[in-house]
Amino acid sequence: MDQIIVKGNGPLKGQIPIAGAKNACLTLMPATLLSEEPLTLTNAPRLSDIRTMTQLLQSLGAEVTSMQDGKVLAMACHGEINTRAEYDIVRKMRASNLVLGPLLAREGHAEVSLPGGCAIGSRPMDIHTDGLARMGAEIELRDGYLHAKARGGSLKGAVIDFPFASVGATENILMAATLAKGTTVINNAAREPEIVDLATCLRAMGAQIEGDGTSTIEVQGVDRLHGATHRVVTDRIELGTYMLAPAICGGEVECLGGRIDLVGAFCEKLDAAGISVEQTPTGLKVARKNGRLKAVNVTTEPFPGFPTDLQAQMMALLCTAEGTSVLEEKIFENRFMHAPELMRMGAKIDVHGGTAKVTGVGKLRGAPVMATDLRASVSLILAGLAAEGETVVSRVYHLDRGYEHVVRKLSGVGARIERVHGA
Ligand SMILES: CC(=O)N[C@H]1[C@@H](OP(=O)(O)OP(=O)(O)OC[C@H]2O[C@@H](n3ccc(=O)[nH]c3=O)[C@H](O)[C@@H]2O)O[C@H](CO)[C@@H](O)[C@@H]1O
Ligand SMILES: C=C(OP(=O)(O)O)C(=O)O
Repeated sequence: MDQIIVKGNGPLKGQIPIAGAKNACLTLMPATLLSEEPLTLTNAPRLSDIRTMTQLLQSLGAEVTSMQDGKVLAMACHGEINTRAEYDIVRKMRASNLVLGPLLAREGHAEVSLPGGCAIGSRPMDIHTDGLARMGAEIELRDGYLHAKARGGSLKGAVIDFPFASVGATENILMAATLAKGTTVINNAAREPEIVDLATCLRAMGAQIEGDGTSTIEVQGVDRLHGATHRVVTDRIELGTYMLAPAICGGEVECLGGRIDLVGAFCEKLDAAGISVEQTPTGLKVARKNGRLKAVNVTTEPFPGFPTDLQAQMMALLCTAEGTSVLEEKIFENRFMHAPELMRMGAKIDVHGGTAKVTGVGKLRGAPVMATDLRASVSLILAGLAAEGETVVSRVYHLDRGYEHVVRKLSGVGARIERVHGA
C-alpha cells in the first residue's frame, strides 16, 4: 500500500490551487437523477469519492462521462432507471445515501442500502427518513436496505422540522422536494455553502427554491427539471487544510480560489493563533505573524461555525502552539482518532469524551503514523511538516477520498513530501 513521506520543513512560498468541493460535487451528482436532460458539472475534483459516486450513478442507469482529466462531469439519466443502490457500492461511502431523495422523487420508490456507521461516528439516517416520511414516503428497513415508497406514487410537499441541521438530510429533502407536489418547508435546515451550491444548481435546472443559506428553505415543487451546466463551488475544507501549511511552516502561501466567506470562523481562530489571512483578487494569502503560535480554543459547529472537517488539521497546528488549547468536537462522537497518532510524534494531548486538551510542545518529531480517516490523514501530513525528521503516513487511501494531487500541491510551495508506492 502507498505511503506518504514528509520531512520537517522551513518556510513555504507560492500558490496552491484549490479544487472544487468534494462535498458539493457528491450532492450535485445525484441531482442528475432528477432530470431526463443532461447535467454538466465543471470544476469537479479528481477524487476516489467522485469515482465511487460515478459507479453508483452508473449502476442506477445514468451515463457519466468524465472529461478534461476529470474536471468536467457530463451526466444524463433518461428513460427507465434502476432504483436499487447496492450495498457493495454504498458501503464504500456515506454520501451514497444522497441518491435516496432523488430516486424517490423521480420513480416514487427506491431501495438504498444503509451506508452504515464509520470510523468518526455512528451516523444514523433518521432525520432523512423522518423528513421523507413527512412527505408521504413509507420507509422500512429490511435486509440492510431502506425500502422507500411514496404513497400514491409521488411525494407531497410538507413542513419538516429538523431536530438537528443535518447537511445530508437537508440535501436529500431539498432534492426530493423539487419534484414533489406542493410546497415543502425545511425548518432548521443546514446552511453550509454546499447546500447553497446545490440549490443554485437545482434552480438552474428549473427548481423553485428560496432561503438556501438560511435556516428555513422553501421549495415549490415543479413537474419536471431540465438540464444545466454548473460550476462546483471551491472546497472550503481543502482550502482550510492548505491555509494551515504556511501557518505551520512559516512563509507565505496564496490559496487560489479561496474566499473568506467560506472559512470565516476558521480565519478568526487563525488570527487568534497568530496567522494573518488576506483576501486578494485571486484567493487567500496566508502568512505566519512574528513569534510563536498561540493556543486557541475551538468548538466545532454547523456552518457558519468552525467545521468539524477542519478539527483534525487545526489540532495539528495547535500541537506546537504556546499554551493549552481546548478542542470540543460537537458534531461526531468519535473524531479524535488522529490524537494518538499525533502523540506518537511527541504531541501532548488529553482526550476525554468529546474534548481534547492540547498542550503545545516546542517541536514534534517525525514517526511512522497511520491514517484512520480522511481528515485525520491530512492532519498527520501537516504535523509532519512541523516535525523534526521524517514522518511516514500509511493507509493514505483515506487521503485520496478528499485531496487531489496533495504531493504536487504541497511540493509546489516548497514542502518536502513524496508518495511511495507499496505492493
Ligand atoms: C458528503 C458530505 O457532505 N459530508 C459532510 C456532511 O456529512 P453528513 O451529511 O453525514 O453530516 P450530518 O450533518 O448529516 O451529520 C451531523 C450529525 O448529525 C447526525 N445525524 C445525521 C443525520 C441523521 O439522520 N441523523 C443523525 O443523527 C450525525 O450522526 C452527526 O452526528 O456534513 C458533515 C458535518 O458538517 C461533514 O463532516 C461531512 O464531511
Ligand atoms: C467526513 C467527511 O466525509 P463523509 O461525510 O463523506 O464521510 C469529510 O469530508 O471529512
